[in-house]
Amino acid sequence: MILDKIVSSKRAEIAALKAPSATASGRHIDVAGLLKRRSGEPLRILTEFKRKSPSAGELSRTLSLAERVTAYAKAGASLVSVLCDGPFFGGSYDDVAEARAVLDRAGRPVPILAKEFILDEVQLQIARSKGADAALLIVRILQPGEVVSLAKAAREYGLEPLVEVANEEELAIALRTDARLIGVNARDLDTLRMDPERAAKIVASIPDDRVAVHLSGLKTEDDVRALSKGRAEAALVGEILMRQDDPTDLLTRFVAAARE
Ligand SMILES: O=P(O)(O)OC[C@@H](O)[C@@H](O)c1c[nH]c2ccccc12
Repeated sequence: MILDKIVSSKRAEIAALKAPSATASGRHIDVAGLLKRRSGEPLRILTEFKRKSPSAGELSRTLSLAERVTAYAKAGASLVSVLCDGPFFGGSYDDVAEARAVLDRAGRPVPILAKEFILDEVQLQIARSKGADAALLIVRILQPGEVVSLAKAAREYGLEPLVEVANEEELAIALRTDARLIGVNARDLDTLRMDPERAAKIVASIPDDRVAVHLSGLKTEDDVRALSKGRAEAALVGEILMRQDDPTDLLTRFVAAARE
């Protein structure tokens, strides 16, 4: 299975990683506060930068990372997710640093999520040292105790953990942490199969004191409209934006649909 392959490649990579000398960063963006959807507020659209993926294959490289991240921010993205995995998604931690620098230069306080298969604290330290504000923790690839300890460690390094689940059992584990962001992946990472109905049910059952984030598979303005009527507070869109040589028009329409 693809996920097993990614995890074993990641373990080999981690063995060679060194902790950065400084993880401290003065910057603090209250990611959960920004995404919390108070009554009357729109669904937040979160966008992703990735050069390829196991489910989609090669994606557009017409725009540079800097150009694309700037376009995302200008068109109304509430957060930018940057893939850090090299072998399967064509990313790196340096992409996080570049995205951070670009957004800072543009004077846009858009938070960055480090999208990585995190198995070890050292990955959190590196993500923070490169300027990430939030980090993904995927319940499927961790022991329950590790989810709790990594969520705590993330917070200590100044990263807001986004805990990703795909079913009820995983949600129960996520709720044992104090993570304020809970993401529900509509794509099963083992089989890469989409199941939006199951995702909708899980999103609906996330307690109100957490921010409910829908992950994956959104393609149309109608998908966004439908989501915005429910419990979801934010939605992460990757592939369909990464298929556009210029994502501005589609993202602008998604952001408008989220406000309807
Ligand atoms: O590209 P999509 O279907 O719009 O989905 C984005 C994002 O949710 C997806 O890339 C993702 C969700 N969880 C992950 C974990 C690892 C890698 C990637 C992901």
